[in-house]
Amino acid sequence: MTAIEPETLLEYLIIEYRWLLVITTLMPLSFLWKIWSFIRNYVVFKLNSAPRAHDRKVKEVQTQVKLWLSGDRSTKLCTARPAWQTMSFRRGLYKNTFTNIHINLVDILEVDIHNMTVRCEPLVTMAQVSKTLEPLGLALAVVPELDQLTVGGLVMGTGVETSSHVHGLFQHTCLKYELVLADGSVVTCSQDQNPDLYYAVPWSYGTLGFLTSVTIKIVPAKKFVRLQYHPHTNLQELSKQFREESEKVKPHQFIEALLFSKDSGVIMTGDLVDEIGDDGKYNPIGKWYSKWFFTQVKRHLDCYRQGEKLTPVEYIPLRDYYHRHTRSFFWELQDIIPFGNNPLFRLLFGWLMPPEVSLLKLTQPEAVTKLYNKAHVIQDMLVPIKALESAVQLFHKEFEVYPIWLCPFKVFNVPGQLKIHSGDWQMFVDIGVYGVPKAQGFETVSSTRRIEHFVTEQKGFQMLYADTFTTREEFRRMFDHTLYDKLRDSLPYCKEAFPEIYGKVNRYIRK
Ligand SMILES: Cc1cc2nc3c(=O)[nH]c(=O)nc-3n(C[C@H](O)[C@H](O)[C@H](O)COP(=O)(O)OP(=O)(O)OC[C@H]3O[C@@H](n4cnc5c(N)ncnc54)[C@H](O)[C@@H]3O)c2cc1C
Ligand SMILES: NC(=O)C1=CN([C@@H]2O[C@H](COP(=O)(O)OP(=O)(O)OC[C@H]3O[C@@H](n4cnc5c(N)ncnc54)[C@H](OP(=O)(O)O)[C@@H]3O)[C@@H](O)[C@H]2O)C=CC1
Ligand SMILES: CC(C)=CCC[C@@H](C)[C@H]1CC[C@H]2C3=C(CC[C@]12C)[C@@]1(C)CC[C@H](O)C[C@@H]1CC3
Repeated sequence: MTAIEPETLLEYLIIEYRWLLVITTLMPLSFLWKIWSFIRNYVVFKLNSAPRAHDRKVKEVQTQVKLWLSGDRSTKLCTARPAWQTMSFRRGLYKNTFTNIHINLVDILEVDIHNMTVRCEPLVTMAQVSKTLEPLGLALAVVPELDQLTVGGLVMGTGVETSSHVHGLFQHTCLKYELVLADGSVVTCSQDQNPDLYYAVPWSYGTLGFLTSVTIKIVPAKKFVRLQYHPHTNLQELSKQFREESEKVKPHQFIEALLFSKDSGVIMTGDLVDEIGDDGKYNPIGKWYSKWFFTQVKRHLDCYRQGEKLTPVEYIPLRDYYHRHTRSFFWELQDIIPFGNNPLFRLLFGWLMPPEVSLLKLTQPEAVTKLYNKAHVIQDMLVPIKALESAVQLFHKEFEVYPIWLCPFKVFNVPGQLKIHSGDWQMFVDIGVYGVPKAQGFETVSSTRRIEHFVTEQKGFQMLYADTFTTREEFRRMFDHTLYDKLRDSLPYCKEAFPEIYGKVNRYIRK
């Protein structure tokens, strides 16, 4: 992991031996946390208390907002969820100075199989939803792959997954939001009811109101995903197939690709099936002893290069597929536990993996923060799919980080912060770069800023859970603020209660 030299021996030891703390303390603690969450969810479900408690809990949110309203309103408002518990990479410093509003809304409220919707409170996690829906033969249309991501964070931020080339971003699958606004009122919004608010909520980062429930579209699910691997050793050919697969009239249900170098990678196309066919093998990638998923994908490329025959089709249990990148946090865990994919380690300790992101953030030593600031990239850039090849070339020049995650997604031509300029929709690709840069002359701020310029020129967007180094003006060029500004002007007390989005996401207010 050490692409830069640590300044002291102590820093060196803290960075190189972080795995000691993780294995002996964080992994057992994470396990206890998972057991506690499971029991708590089980009891709530059996008592069926969640739907009845919802109205009371929303009133508690209203009471806190009204208390702020009746005071001198000298501070702004944010949720009380501690920054270390969130999936955003950094900690927002505003959490220390704003009035914290406690939103204890953690339950699935209703699965409506007639209207094919699920109504969730904002702190419901992706793992919780997929666990609840699976026995019913149902799933969310878009299941962002990390277990700990929450419905609230995915709505107020954004969510993308390998079915997004069909269904769009997480927000495009949300039909209705219930919010507590800055004047303490509760409103619901949808395409037909308060449409301006409905379209401005996604990507607003909690700066229009507090989300208290979301009604999300669900789709029929099946037991397995039939996944086909397509290795490539030529970027042009890979980009061409990736784009054609994504833009087909009847595409595969799931599409993603991992690049292992500038010219090589593996495209994966998947479909839901109920039976294991005889054209491939069963691969339960989510078992505790299984190899990290990205290493299994790489094997397909290695074998292809060596002319070795490897079955290109696999049948993967549905939840294993949805959460395939959780156990290794894509490939980020290899920097923390370098031997985490060793067969013996997996056999003995795999069932304790992965450590909770929240505990990793909470216990992150200063030396590691310094290292991440200087010599680590975590970025997702969203660009029109036609720019894929040139983007990869630029990312190689500026970062040279592999693997790279590629995920196609549709942006629909609807009002809001994401503007496209023609047609009903446009196909984009999420280019996810997570790891230690090897590019000559890499420097965090200047290199990232060059990439940000490229993304803006291409009329693309940056995911904001990561660092943005844009200025406020550049940020407002990247994201259309027309509807957002109109709403903030018209909603009572909104500007007093919440900062602008930029005020919550720029690098300089995050530590
Ligand atoms: C609040 C709620 C309302 C539901 N309403 C309906 C309905 O109207 N019609 C219908 O057909 N099915 C509904 N379901 C889903 C379904 O009945 C069950 O998930 C499924 O039948 C499994 O039951 P079980 O007792 O075997 O599972 P359990 O072991 O009790 O739970 C299954 C999984 O769901 C998760 N879970 C349990 N409770 C919660 C909770 N409160 N919040 C989030 N996740 C939880 C747990 O993590 C567990 O792994 C609902 C589920 C929930 C949570
Ligand atoms: N595959 C994917 O799509 C992935 C997505 N992500 C990103 O991770 C983030 C989600 O992480 P998560 O930990 O769930 O969310 P966070 O707690 O990080 O919340 C993200 C933002 O949403 C706001 N927010 C959350 N809940 C509410 C609410 N009830 N009312 C008002 N505002 C709210 C937060 O406001 P406040 O600051 O006031 O708390 C914060 O600004 C998103 O930004 C997402 O894009 C990360 C990895 C993968
Ligand atoms: C698929 C998309 C859109 C994004 C994936 C992003 C993830 C790779 C990151 C989201 C949160 C990140 C964190 C870490 C690694 C990369 C993410 C999982 C750490 C675990 C890295 C080590 C630090 O000490 C804690 C970090 C917490 C957040």
